[in-house]
Order: sequence, then C-alpha cells, then structure tokens
Amino acid sequence: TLTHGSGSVFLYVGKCDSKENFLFHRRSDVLMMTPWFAPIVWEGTYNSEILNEQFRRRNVTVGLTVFAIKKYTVFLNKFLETAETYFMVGHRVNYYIFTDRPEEVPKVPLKEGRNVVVLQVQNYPRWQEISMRRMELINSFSQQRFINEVSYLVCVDVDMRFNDQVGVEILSNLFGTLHPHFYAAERQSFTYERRPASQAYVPRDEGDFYYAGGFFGGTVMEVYKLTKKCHEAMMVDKAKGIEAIWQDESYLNKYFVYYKPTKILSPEYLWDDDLGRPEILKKIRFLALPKNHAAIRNK
Ligand SMILES: CC(=O)N[C@H]1[C@@H](OP(=O)(O)OP(=O)(O)OC[C@H]2O[C@@H](n3ccc(=O)[nH]c3=O)[C@H](O)[C@@H]2O)O[C@H](CO)[C@H](O)[C@@H]1O
Ligand SMILES: [Mn+2]
Repeated sequence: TLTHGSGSVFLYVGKCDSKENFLFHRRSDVLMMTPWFAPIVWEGTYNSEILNEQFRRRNVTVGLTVFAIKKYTVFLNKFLETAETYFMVGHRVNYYIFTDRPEEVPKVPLKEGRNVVVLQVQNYPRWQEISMRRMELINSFSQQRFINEVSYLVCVDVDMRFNDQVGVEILSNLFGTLHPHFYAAERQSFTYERRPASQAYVPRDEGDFYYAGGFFGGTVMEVYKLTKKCHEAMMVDKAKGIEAIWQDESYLNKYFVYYKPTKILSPEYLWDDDLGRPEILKKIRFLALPKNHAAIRNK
C-alpha cells in the first residue's frame, strides 16, 4: 500500500525538520491571505527550505523578463549582478533582455544553470509607449519562445537592484505585487484609471489592492493571457486617443480586479527608499534606484 513516507515509492524522503512548529510561520501585523485565499508573501510567513526542495524536485526553470530600451541599458549591469546574488538562487534561470541596443548588454558572470538571452526589439519615441509595449512583446515571445523554455515568467522593471532573496516563494499561477505607495492605503485613494471611457477604468466600489506595474508574473500561460488582454485594451484606448493614467500599470490593475492573482507579493518585493524603511518590512528584496528622469527618459 501507498502510505505516506514509506520510503519505497518515493525516491527521496524529505529531510525538512518535522519538529519545527508551523505556527512560527505566521505574522499578526500584516494581512497574510486575501478573501479569495491567495497568500500574501511577507518574510516570516513561509519556509524557503521546504519550497526550494519542492521546486528543485520539479527542476523548474524561471524566466526573468526585463526591458532595457535606449538609455535604460545603463541599469543592466547592477540589475544582473544583484540578480545573480539574490534571484532564484539554486534554481534554473533564463534572463530575457529586451533591448534595441544589444551591443550595450554587459557580460556579467553567471552561475551554473543560468543564461542570458538577448532579444532585439524596436524602440519608441515616448517612454510611456516603451513601458506599455512591454505587454505586447512579452505576449508574442511567450507564444513563440518562453512556453518552450521556462515554467514561470517574472516580469520586472530594470531601474532596480536586488537587495535580498527573491526565491520560489513568489511563484504561483498568477502573481502581482503590492505597490509600495499604497499597501496601507484605502481603496478610495488607489490611483486606478477613473475615466469610464478607458478600458482600464475601475469603478470606485471595485478593486482589492493597488498593484505595481514593475513586478508581476505567473506561469507562461497565465502571463500570456494577462499580457494579451492588457495589450488589446491599450489598443482599443489608443484608437480613441486615450492612454491610461499610469500606462501599463493601469491596465494591469484592471486585469487583476477581474482575474484575481493566486499569490500576492508584499512591498518587500518592490520597495522605494523614498518611503523610508518601516518596521513592517523585515527584508527589502528589490529596490528602486533613483534615476534622473531628464537624463534617462526619451534618450
Ligand atoms: C516600479 C514600478 O512599478 N514601475 C512602474 C511605474 O514606473 P517607473 O517610473 O518606474 O517607469 P520606468 O521609467 O522605470 O519605465 C518602466 C520600464 O520600461 C522600460 N523602459 C522605459 C523607458 C525607456 O526609455 N526605456 C526602457 O527600457 C524599463 O524596463 C523601465 O524600467 O509606472 C510605469 C508606467 O507608468 C510602469 O508601470 C512601471 O512598471
Ligand atoms: Mn521603474
């Protein structure tokens, strides 16, 4: 008979410390679960040893998509270097770097099982359009390529540095990240698109959280669906001469109202030091770099 832990059917019997009290993985100062039963990932709520073992057994490969168009290639070196130290340590990783300047992609030494893939794409004159077109490009590459190469996609901004562990605890079918400015805010203050004419419109009495445009992901299939819907919504608006207030972030927020994420990342995963370092943050894992907008945007 197939009894748990008999050792005969399973190649490997877990070595996780069974004496550990699971009640330790709980925090009372933060929301740990949404009303639709999606965990919200905060330091102190999970055991990375158990998670790492589960994902290693599946030999999961994670794709990290990042765009460095025009001057934004200056961010790649720090981004990749810090990702090598903190992103999915011990797992297989493909970095997908979308750029119009492949010659400016730095050669950063990579650990075993990790690859850089440079994807040459066009640029656009306006930074807003560059940011928004990420949806279209991630969508088309998901279908052509990512689906054959990785299980999960993690889609992030490039003007960032990793500052602490970002591991498999983030992975789920569909995940978004609480925007650092709004994680403690009321629905009324969320900066959703409020013009009913826009496809990104969210009515005042809807919406759960305000998510950041700079960190989302999921299985390739779920990211494919998300980016398809967001890109289509943008194109409908564009034909009417509308661009949502926070570009791709607005369309992402609209999507998450109706297709709720199965996991949510706390602002540990997307922080901005302009907001200080509140007590609630036990780790700051991914940090916005200060940038001089005049010098870097539209260049
Ligand atoms: C941390 C975070 O949540 N950031 C979001 C926020 O803006 P940010 O002010 O952080 O936007 P940003 O200037 O970082 O642009 C978004 C991203 O587009 C890429 N890029 C942009 C311009 C350019 O010339 N070259 C280039 O490569 C690059 O990967 C960059 O990180 O709002 C944007 C839309 O308004 C996006 O939703 C961002 O994801
Ligand atoms: Mn950014």
